[in-house]
This record gives sequence, structure tokens and C-alpha cells, in this order.
Amino acid sequence: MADRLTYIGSGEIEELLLDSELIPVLERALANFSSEDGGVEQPVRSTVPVAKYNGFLGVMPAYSAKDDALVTKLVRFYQANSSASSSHHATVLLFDPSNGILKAVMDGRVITEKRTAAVSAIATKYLKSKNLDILCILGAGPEAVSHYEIFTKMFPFKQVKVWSRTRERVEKFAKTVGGPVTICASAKEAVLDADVVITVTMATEPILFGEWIKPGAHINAVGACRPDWRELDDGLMKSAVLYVDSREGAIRESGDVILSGAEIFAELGEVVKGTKPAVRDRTTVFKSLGMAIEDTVTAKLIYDCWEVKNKQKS
Ligand SMILES: NC(=O)C1=CN([C@@H]2O[C@H](COP(=O)(O)OP(=O)(O)OC[C@H]3O[C@@H](n4cnc5c(N)ncnc54)[C@H](O)[C@@H]3O)[C@@H](O)[C@H]2O)C=CC1
Ligand SMILES: O=C([O-])C1=[NH+]CCC1
Repeated sequence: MADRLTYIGSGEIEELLLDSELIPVLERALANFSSEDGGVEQPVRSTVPVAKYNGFLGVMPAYSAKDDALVTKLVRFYQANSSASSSHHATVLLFDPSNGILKAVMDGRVITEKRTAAVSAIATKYLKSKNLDILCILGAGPEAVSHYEIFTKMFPFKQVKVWSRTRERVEKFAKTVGGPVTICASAKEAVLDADVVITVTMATEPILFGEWIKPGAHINAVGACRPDWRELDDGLMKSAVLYVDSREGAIRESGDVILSGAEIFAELGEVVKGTKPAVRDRTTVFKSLGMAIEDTVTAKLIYDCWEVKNKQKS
């Protein structure tokens, strides 16, 4: 451990981490991840089931040679019967890559929420069709909030329709976000006519069906990160053009990909660097599982900003 270990908490991260800086950093990381010579080392997440308590602990290490950043995120996700108030908690460890010594510990909540939403926004920027009138969000937890925030900032939606399993949570969501929301009584009602759909639930069975989707819509499928969990039905998975963050991750961790047998068309990073096309005239699905390299470059960005701020103070 370093002589002086830095701790950066969620409040300070909120102040330091700007979407306008995060988006280009993540785009570069996605492209590097999908390049032979991108300098990214990232094993597929190791996930330990904690069956007695209905939970999972994920370990997510990565190294980016181009950013000279070495990070591990520890993330726990527990289903509803847990005593914790939130289903996800995370801690990010930043190491000095020259000697492997731990330099900083960061709260992982804001990092996870912001980088996940930013990656969905990048996928949408590349894969959206011409119309961007209606955004639909299925789910009303912290990921729903972070997606609402960046999507309403980056795109000119006229309406945001939201559905979640419990009315209470959607009402809380509507009070939390800083703009208008149309609360829907069913997932189907929320999805009809939407140009972009985001699924951010803890569902383990499909909640989104291909027959509801407007042709040409883009879907960011963010939940269902276990090989036997689903958010999307086979009809949608098989009829859409399927993009993933990591092919290796998707065929190991995504129930929507594994159980539907859908064919992966490209990694998002391949689209960003221009080696695979964005098929904008068809319905597209971006299956996001979350990658350690996203946490790595985000943590490095935060640490660099933190150092500048602290030098200015002294
Ligand atoms: N792809 C990525 O990079 C990441 C994905 N995630 C995933 O995003 C999802 C949302 O995360 P949070 O907002 O933190 O979770 P959360 O647990 O706080 O919220 C989940 C929402 O889904 C709803 N829900 C729960 N079970 C459901 C079911 N069976 N059917 C329909 N709705 C249900 C809840 O009512 C709630 O509105 C989770 O699946 C999580 O694992 C989270 C972080 C990163
Ligand atoms: O990337 C991530 O942090 C996670 N993906 C699914 C659960 C947490």
C-alpha cells in the first residue's frame, strides 16, 4: 500500500466527473478494447454467487497501457430480499501500474452509474435511427436515474415514458429526476412508439418483447447480467442487429445472448473505430454487461482531476 492512501467518496466524484469529459474517454477505451493493439488487458468478470443471501460478488480488473491505468472494481449485487437499501454497491481500487502498489480507493457507486449510462449513450449516438421523439425506460433504480440524466442532456427527446414493477419506485424516480416523466401502467404501454428503449431492471425473465418494438428502434439492454437471467425475449434478440460491449463477456454472462442463440454482429468498440457498421435502418440491440476497462479509465480520469484540484489548493 502507498504511504498515503487516497480515498475519494461519492460526493467528491459527483463534483469531479463531468459527462463531457467522460464520453470521449470511454469512446477511446471501447475502441482500444476492441483492437488487437489497443493495449487493454481485461479478463471476463469473475462472479462469486452468495446463494444463501441471494447475492453475487463480482471482481473486475483491467489494465490500459495507453492510459497507463491499473484498476480493480469489486461490485456486489443482491436481489430484493437483502437488508441493504440498494441492490448494487461497488468499490474501485486504483493501483500505481509501475509497481502495483495501491494508490487510491474510490466509492464505486457514482462511477458505475455514470459510466454505464455514458456507454449506453455512446451506443445510442452511433445506432439510433433518424427519429428521436420518445425515450422509454423500463426500471426505476439508480441506473434508470443516471440514464435519464445523460439521455435527456445528450438527445432531443420530446417525451420520456417510464415503467417499473412497483408504482412506488417509479413515483420516487419521477421525483428524483430533474425533468418531465410519463409514468406508464405497463411495460407494453411504455414501449409502444418509443425510438429508444433502455432496460435497467433486476428481472430474470423477459420483460421486453419484440412484437412491441417500433421497427428501427434502438434498445440498450443493461440488466440481466447472469447467464440464466433475461430481460429481452427471443423474438427481439433474434430479429435485431445485436451489438455487445464484449463478445467474450456476452457469451459467458448474458442470458439474453446465450439462451436466445442470437448472433452477435459487432462489439460497440468496433463501431466506434469504424471497422463494423452501425446498421441504423434496422432495429438494433446493444447488450451491455459492463466492463472493467470502463471503470479503469473513469477512475483514472477522476484521480487526475483530484490531483489537479489538490495541487491548486496547496
Ligand atoms: N451493464 C452494466 O454495465 C451494468 C448493469 N447493471 C444492471 O442494471 C440493472 C439496474 O441496476 P440498478 O438500477 O442499480 O438496480 P435496482 O435494483 O436499484 O433497480 C432495478 C429496477 O428494476 C425493477 N425490477 C426488479 N425486479 C424486476 C423484475 N423481476 N421485473 C421487472 N422489474 C424489476 C425494480 O423495481 C427497480 O425499479 C441491474 O440489472 C444491474 O445489474 C448495473 C450496473 C452496471
Ligand atoms: O459492470 C458492472 O459494474 C455490473 N454489471 C452488472 C452488475 C454490475
